[in-house]
Amino acid sequence: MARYISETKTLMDQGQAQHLKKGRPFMIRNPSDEKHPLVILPLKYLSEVKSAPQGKLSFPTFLDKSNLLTVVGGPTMNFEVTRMVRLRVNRALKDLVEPLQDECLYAWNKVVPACADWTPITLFPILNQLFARIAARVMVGPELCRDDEWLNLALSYTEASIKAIRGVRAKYPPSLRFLAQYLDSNAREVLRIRRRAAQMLGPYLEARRSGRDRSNSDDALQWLLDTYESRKKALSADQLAQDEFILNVASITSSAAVALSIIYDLIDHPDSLQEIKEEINRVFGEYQTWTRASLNSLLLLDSFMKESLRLHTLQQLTVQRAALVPWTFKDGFQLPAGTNISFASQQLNLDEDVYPDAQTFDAKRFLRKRENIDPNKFHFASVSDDSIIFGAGFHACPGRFLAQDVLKLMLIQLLMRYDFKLSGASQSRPPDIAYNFSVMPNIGTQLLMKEKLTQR
Ligand code: HEM
Repeated sequence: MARYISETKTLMDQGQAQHLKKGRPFMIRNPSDEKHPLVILPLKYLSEVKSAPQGKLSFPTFLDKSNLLTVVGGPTMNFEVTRMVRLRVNRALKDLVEPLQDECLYAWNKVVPACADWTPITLFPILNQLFARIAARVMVGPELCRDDEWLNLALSYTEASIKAIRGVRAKYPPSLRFLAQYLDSNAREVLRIRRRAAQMLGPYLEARRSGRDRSNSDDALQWLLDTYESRKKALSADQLAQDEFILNVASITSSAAVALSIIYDLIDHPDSLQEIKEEINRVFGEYQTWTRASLNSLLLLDSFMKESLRLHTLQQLTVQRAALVPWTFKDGFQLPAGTNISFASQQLNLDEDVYPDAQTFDAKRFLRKRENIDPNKFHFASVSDDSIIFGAGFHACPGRFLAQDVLKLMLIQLLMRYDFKLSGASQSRPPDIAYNFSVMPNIGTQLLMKEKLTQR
């Protein structure tokens, strides 16, 4: 089993060459769920999976079962959460860039240490905090987003649930896992955090419900309440806490890891770094402020970010679904009920037929595609059959536009205010760390950072 944890990339590459490229599926053991191997599908099945009814090929069930979320008292992905992000967050984003920018500056001063001279910094925990604080402006509004207790709960929840999931999987046989929430200390911690979060959110929920507090209603607390009410469903403080936490789990670590990966690539490509700084200066000079339109004009930065994510994807597998019923594809290929399926996102990103010279970092790859093929496609958050990093179809990540804007705001601060380089002998990005089907940039590497004399 060990090689299925540490060598998944090699095994997936073999599967890609021997099966997927020939249009055939293959099966691979899933180290985090030994009883349910994964069936990896070739791309010819993508459009059928994208349009499959939720009651047949389910993403929430896949997430719940493979992460034991219900068992450890964790939140599950639900229809209201995804609908809220898709319809309300994304619609509001054009007006949210300014508050997000304010929050970025506030959070920056809170969590980034002073660096008058070259200062060693482990950036990942700082990026985690920054993203959590900035996104909290959208998730819980202007008051709670600066409440240290709330922010600690938001961050410690993800950590506690990961520990609980790993511990319960290792210690409890499936038939006894229902006992975990009573006996397992990590699972009990998950529930403690959830209870405290519900206590904190209760008064906000009541004020919004009674219409007493409509002043600050451009946030997910309000939009979740509206979504539940429009579907005539009750929203308890505990459910609200769970919904907020599933959004944190889905967004914070992944976005911080993507930010770190982009920063490593900027260090590796000083010419692009210089050009991107010039682009930021030029666009800021034109607009004098950061808005949706000005952020969208950072075409080179956007292309660089997408190329970084292509080469350093976080998940080897995306578009993961559980077959709730037997499912037959149009060509007759059958999946028994209970089968977990997925697509090989990392192998697609590195496929020479799709991305010529695929192993080479080409900062302008996607910029050229926007200029020569379609200006509205190939941006960081776009999904297509050639790019399934954010998933595909109905469940494609609805938070990717928020991630895109917040990442750009964070990178602008870093690039315009600091000089930065790797500390130690090596001057190029450290190798990624692969574990199971996830791939993370090295989160332990130290950078040296120094604040410039002129600041934006
Ligand atoms: C760069 C950072 C991010 C990455 C790489 C990422 C990636 C993904 C992926 C791969 C999926 C599964 C899609 C599928 O299987 O078809 C997903 C789903 C989801 N993501 Fe993200 N995501 C990111 C940021 C965010 C943010 C900031 C939010 C919060 C607003 C968010 C909220 C969600 C939600 C709610 C779903 C579930 C969608 C559904 O069930 O319909 N994500 N994400």
